[in-house]
Amino acid sequence: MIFSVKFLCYLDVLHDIWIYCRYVFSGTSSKVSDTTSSNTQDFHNIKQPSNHILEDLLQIELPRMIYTKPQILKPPRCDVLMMTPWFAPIVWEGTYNSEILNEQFQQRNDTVGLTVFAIKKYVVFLKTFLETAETYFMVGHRVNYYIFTDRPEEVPKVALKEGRNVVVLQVQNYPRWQEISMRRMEMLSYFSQQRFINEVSYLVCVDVDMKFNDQVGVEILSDLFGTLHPGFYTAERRSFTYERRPASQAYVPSDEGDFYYMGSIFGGTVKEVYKLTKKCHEAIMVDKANGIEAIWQEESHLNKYFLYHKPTKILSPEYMWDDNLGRPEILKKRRFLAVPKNHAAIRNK
Ligand SMILES: CC(=O)N[C@H]1[C@@H](OP(=O)(O)OP(=O)(O)OC[C@H]2O[C@@H](n3ccc(=O)[nH]c3=O)[C@H](O)[C@@H]2O)O[C@H](CO)[C@H](O)[C@@H]1O
Ligand SMILES: [Mn+2]
Repeated sequence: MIFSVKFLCYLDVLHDIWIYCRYVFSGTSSKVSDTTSSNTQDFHNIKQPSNHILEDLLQIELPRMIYTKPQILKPPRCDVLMMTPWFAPIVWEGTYNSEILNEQFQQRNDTVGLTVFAIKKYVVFLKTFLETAETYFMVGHRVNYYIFTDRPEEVPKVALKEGRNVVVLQVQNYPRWQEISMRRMEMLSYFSQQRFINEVSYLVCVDVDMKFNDQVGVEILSDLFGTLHPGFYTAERRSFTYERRPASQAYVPSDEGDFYYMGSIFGGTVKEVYKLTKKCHEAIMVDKANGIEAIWQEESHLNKYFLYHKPTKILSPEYMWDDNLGRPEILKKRRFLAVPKNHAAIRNK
């Protein structure tokens, strides 16, 4: 009897070793695991006491996931909307755990592309933009900075951390700043199809007259994301500065609309960014043929697009702030800030 119990225990340990080896050699042995994977299921089936025996036997530290458990009856933020009616999360400080997200992202070994246009005088913004991005943007992950410019020789050399590259893409300029701003849609759609699709998983498309001021990490990534405009996140629908002239392709009727999104930071997978930029560019060209330019150029077209192709994630104004708007209580972090600029000195130069 004693012998048979011992024998059964022995068999049990052997079985656990088998399951554990399958888990380790399947290549998913990291601190935080995807709870839906079958490997993880096997892992959780291992009984507690056996884990210790295993640890001793194999001298391997088992994967661990240590953090405060989510509380069903205690939402992390009660002062802001955390989810849209179409189940897209709205990203605010305090609503997510970077460690879990970073661990998940690391397993996929993806590269993020950050696109920025510095045409004509706007090259002056590049130094601060790149230096602050090295400190705060996607820290610990692989990043390609795609700099679209007509002045490649004026792109500053900035020290980059491992796994991060600057790619300078020479493009044409246009006389009017509005045209330069709008043509970004055309260039982004072209390069998404030609190049980005082979090099990165996600694109983050931003204005250059900006600086990073706090962490902007993988929490922003999703198939398609937009950002709440800092001037309108509490505004009524009727106050949104959508294009209101029916003659424009960007027209939004007064009884439609969810949010007013900012043109200066959006993104998603290369495929989704391609679809968005292509559609916006085509709409801009139709407007041009009809002799009309939307009130806020490509930002108006972006807002129209997001109305009918809902973003899968929305960034709070933490990700696009302007200090002229003060420091409201709900704003726990100012991650990406507008750099004040002298329009007369910088535009059309
Ligand atoms: C913070 C903000 O309100 N952003 C929006 C607002 O931008 P802004 O008023 O900030 O426009 P802007 O002057 O920053 O132009 C948009 C971007 O186009 C690029 N650029 C523009 C002109 C130029 O000569 N060279 C050049 O490189 C550059 O990347 C710049 O950041 O309105 C624009 C068009 O109406 C866009 O919708 C911007 O996203
Ligand atoms: Mn800008």
